[in-house]
Amino acid sequence: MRKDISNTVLKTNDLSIGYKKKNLINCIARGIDFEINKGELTAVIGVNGAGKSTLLKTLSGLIQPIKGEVLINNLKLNNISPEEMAKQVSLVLTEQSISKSLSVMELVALGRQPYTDWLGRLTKTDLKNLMNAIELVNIRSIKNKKCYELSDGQFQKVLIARALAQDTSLIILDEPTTHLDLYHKAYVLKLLQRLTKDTNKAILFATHEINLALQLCDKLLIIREDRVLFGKPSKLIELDAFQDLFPGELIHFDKESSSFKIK
Ligand SMILES: Nc1ncnc2c1ncn2[C@@H]1O[C@H](COP(=O)(O)OP(=O)(O)OP(=O)(O)O)[C@@H](O)[C@H]1O
Repeated sequence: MRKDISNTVLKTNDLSIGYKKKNLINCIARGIDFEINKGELTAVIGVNGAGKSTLLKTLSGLIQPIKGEVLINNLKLNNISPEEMAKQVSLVLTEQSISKSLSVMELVALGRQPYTDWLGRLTKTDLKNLMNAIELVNIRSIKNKKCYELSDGQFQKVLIARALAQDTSLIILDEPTTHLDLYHKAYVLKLLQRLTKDTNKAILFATHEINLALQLCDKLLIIREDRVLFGKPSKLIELDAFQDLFPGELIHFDKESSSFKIK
């Protein structure tokens, strides 16, 4: 049966990621092959230093692959101009140098930068996208607040709204639940899950919240020292992909409840 390739938003072929310094290559992970479709929520997981952020930076074009290729909407990443890239992929990083003296509206409006003129004037379409993003994330009641007045959970929602306003088919987030309490971690990930279904966008995020990701994501990408695994949570559990992800003396993966437990 012929596969409908138009549904594929992101695809990698034999990708190796890492850092090059002069002639020295520090390869962090290799053999990364995966594909993300419209309307899918995918988490990247792995221990500290496994290479999650390095992968996200590579996929969004901030650093070059060591080997292999990245395709976004069937276009080779290397052939996409920075201007076009801003219309294909929005990136939400935790440590962003964003001025918190902006209001919520002003920050969300920054998502429209790839479309506005050099004066940053918002057209009717820009305003429509802006308000739509605010509604989707349910932050209308705080839209006139300054960002420094927000809790970490509220600020994360504003960053997600900015990414939605950018109107890209792929949203990439690096650890969107850092600094959040358990309720807000679940809230933000559930919000991402709803957004994939409501907007048909593909959302990819790095996280340490494996128990939540197992419950909420369509697919998981696990960066392990020995190999990179990709698939549906149920398939990965069947493959024992989580059993020895961490040193076994403290926590273990309980297959019955599909979650990690303290020993
Ligand atoms: N700019 C850089 N130059 C060289 N090496 C780097 C750079 N940034 C990260 N590394 C190295 O790449 C490896 C992977 O780091 P990365 O931040 O991608 O891991 P991670 O899975 O996101 O970790 P964490 O869960 O702790 O955030 C680490 O060994 C790190 O030291």
